[in-house]
Amino acid sequence: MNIIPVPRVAVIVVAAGSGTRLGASAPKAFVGIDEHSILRHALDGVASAPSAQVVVVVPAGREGDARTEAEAAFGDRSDLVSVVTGGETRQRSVAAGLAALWADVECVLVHDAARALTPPAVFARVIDEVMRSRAGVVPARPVVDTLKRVDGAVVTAAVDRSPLVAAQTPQGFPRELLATAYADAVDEHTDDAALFAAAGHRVRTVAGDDLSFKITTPADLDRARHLLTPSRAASVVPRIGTGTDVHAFGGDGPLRLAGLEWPGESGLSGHSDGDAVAHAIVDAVLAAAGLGDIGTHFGVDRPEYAGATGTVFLRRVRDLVAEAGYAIGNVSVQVQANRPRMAGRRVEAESVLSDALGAPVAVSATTTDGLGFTGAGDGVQATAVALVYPLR
Ligand SMILES: Nc1ccn([C@@H]2O[C@H](COP(=O)(O)OP(=O)(O)OP(=O)(O)O)[C@@H](O)[C@H]2O)c(=O)n1
Ligand SMILES: C[C@](O)(CO)[C@H](O)COP(=O)(O)O
Repeated sequence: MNIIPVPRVAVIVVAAGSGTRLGASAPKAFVGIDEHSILRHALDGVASAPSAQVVVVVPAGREGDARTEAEAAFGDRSDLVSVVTGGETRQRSVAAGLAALWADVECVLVHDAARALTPPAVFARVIDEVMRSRAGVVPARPVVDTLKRVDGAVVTAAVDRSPLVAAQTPQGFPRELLATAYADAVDEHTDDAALFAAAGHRVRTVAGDDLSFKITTPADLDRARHLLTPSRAASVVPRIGTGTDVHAFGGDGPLRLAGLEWPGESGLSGHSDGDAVAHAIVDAVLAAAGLGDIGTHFGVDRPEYAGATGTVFLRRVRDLVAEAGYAIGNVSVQVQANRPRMAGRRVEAESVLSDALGAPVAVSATTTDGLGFTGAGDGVQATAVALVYPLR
């Protein structure tokens, strides 16, 4: 009987970059895609590969966070994982990972944490091809754009793309050959296969995967979030709420409505500023989040809200909803009134209300053909519908 030896495979996950092009406040690997970070998603993929050791290379100061992520991804296999501090460049980070390999590792895969959604099958393809060919192995995708050679902004030549591919990770290598190539390297290379080839070794390709795209820019992060959304969306049930408010004309001071002041228009009466539009939104959002209504939080027994503007209410509602674990999706509010004429300031009102609420507010307006109290010009009515969704 032929026994096929199982290779001792190590995966070095480089996650020590700062993510300049992503522009987030944390190092890229620690930025969330959903409730999990880029690094955690990358490690989930690595955990399904048949590896004997995993080395995670992270920025100085992030070693503890990386250990926590590794324990979550690997569970009772987390003793396979070493965490080391990276260097100034990707190449130096890979070198730091190589220095941490156990003596018996035969095959090394180097993987960008930034390629967080790489499917497990890619790891298997790369390992099989390294063991079969003893060459360096790169997962690759066809180049889809037409390529040009340029001098500044001037196109100097068309480039035949048929012999070109785009290189992804994980890239796999016989361990001793890669270690020696790294020890002897003089120039910087953007990937391990280039460094390996510069040392005179063969590099082959296997099929990569579109899901192995590198999260480099904010648009890439959006794409990753979008790809993970279907499973999330299925478990997220949004909630809607409605709200209505009415105020009579005859209050002191100028009219305040839809977050705006309307010089020359009569004011609305009320405990606060009588902004029926803002108040209808408050009721709709609170109802959607199951937080009662405007009286629950801003009743006439709260002297601090006497004369308060509608935008003060909206800002408070925004905080209440967030504290309750919801995000506001959007709000639609309709005003019924003869005056003021909303059309000329609708966009301005939407901007002020959206800004105060922290979510898009659409404002529409109508009259009632002279019917009812709004038709008689006695007051203003507003009706709002809000959508919120749970954050966890
Ligand atoms: N000094 C570095 C630089 C990069 N990397 C890692 O190499 C992979 C590919 O690099 P890239 O996507 O270019 O990441 P950053 O260098 O972080 O991005 P940027 O160039 O936008 O700063 C990433 O997983 C990154 O964490 C690393 O470990 N150490
Ligand atoms: C290694 C790599 O992911 C292969 O495509 C890439 O070269 C590293 O990222 P960079 O943006 O080129 O620095």
